[in-house]
Amino acid sequence: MIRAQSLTKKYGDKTAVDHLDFTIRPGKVTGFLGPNGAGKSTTMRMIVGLDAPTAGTAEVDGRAYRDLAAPLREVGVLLDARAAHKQRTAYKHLLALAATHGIGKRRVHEVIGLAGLESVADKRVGGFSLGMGQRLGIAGALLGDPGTIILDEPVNGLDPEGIIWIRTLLKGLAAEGRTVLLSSHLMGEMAQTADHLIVMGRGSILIDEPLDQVMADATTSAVRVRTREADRLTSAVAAPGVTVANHPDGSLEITGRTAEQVADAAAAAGVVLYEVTTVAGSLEDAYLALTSGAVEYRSASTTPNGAFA
Ligand SMILES: Nc1ncnc2c1ncn2[C@@H]1O[C@H](COP(=O)(O)OP(=O)(O)OP(=O)(O)O)[C@@H](O)[C@H]1O
Repeated sequence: MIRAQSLTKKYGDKTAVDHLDFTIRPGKVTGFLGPNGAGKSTTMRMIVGLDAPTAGTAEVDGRAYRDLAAPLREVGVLLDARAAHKQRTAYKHLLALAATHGIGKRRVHEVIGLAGLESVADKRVGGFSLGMGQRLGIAGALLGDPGTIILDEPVNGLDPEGIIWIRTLLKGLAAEGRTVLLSSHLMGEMAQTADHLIVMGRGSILIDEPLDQVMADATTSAVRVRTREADRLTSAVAAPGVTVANHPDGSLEITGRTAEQVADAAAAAGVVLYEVTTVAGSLEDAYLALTSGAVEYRSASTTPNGAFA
């Protein structure tokens, strides 16, 4: 379990992390999301003792990271996939890491297998692609068979097969009762991996909820309808809270009514419908809308779905 209490980090005048309170529980994959500069990396660095909090505390299983006797055996960390010594082979890198904790060669071979690095274990890390570096970082994080795993952007650079691999791996680790925390910018990817989401914006927590709850709260669905009698249908469904919009493909998109209610209203008004479909809102859109007020670095030309407008 990871617990932050009033966790705060200031860099000069800049408050990177502002009085965070959260508990990350075992047995689940917790996704840590937020736009660039939201404070995710700073929070993770404080959890693993790489940055000292300006105020507040971060603890793993009730202790500060620096007080853990054998950190590698308790917390597996991947914060920077490029951190390995470039001249060493993957095997030597892991062996050196293992030696700091009295971990044997057998486990080194095991994590090489787990990370799918067998064919490149004797290659120098300097020649690794970003994706291979991520796999090596994950192998290192798992070396001590830790109960808590913290990964910053682990899917960065991974190919589709690698993304599925890590998704399965992390779910498996959580199912074994471990605490798994991973950060990402990609809501779509998180939606497939995480059980619980913490969304940060400008140093604060915007959401700390189970994924199902976030999906239920944040996504709105609409009813897509095709008809030749758009005006009559619009009048038939008109009510407070109901919106009807013209879709570029010629259909109508109605919110505030279920598909059944739309079909019933159309039937009562004698309007013929050629299509009635429920269209679920995307979690990605909901995330962009949620964090749009907290985006620090924004491209002037970016207006996805009007979420930033
Ligand atoms: N060493 C530092 N000195 C000064 N400011 C810093 C330092 N590290 C981070 N910051 C600032 O703190 C804020 C939070 O940064 P952080 O890297 O934690 O965000 P993040 O959510 O991890 O972003 P990203 O998704 O881009 O990695 C940013 O405004 C960043 O510029």
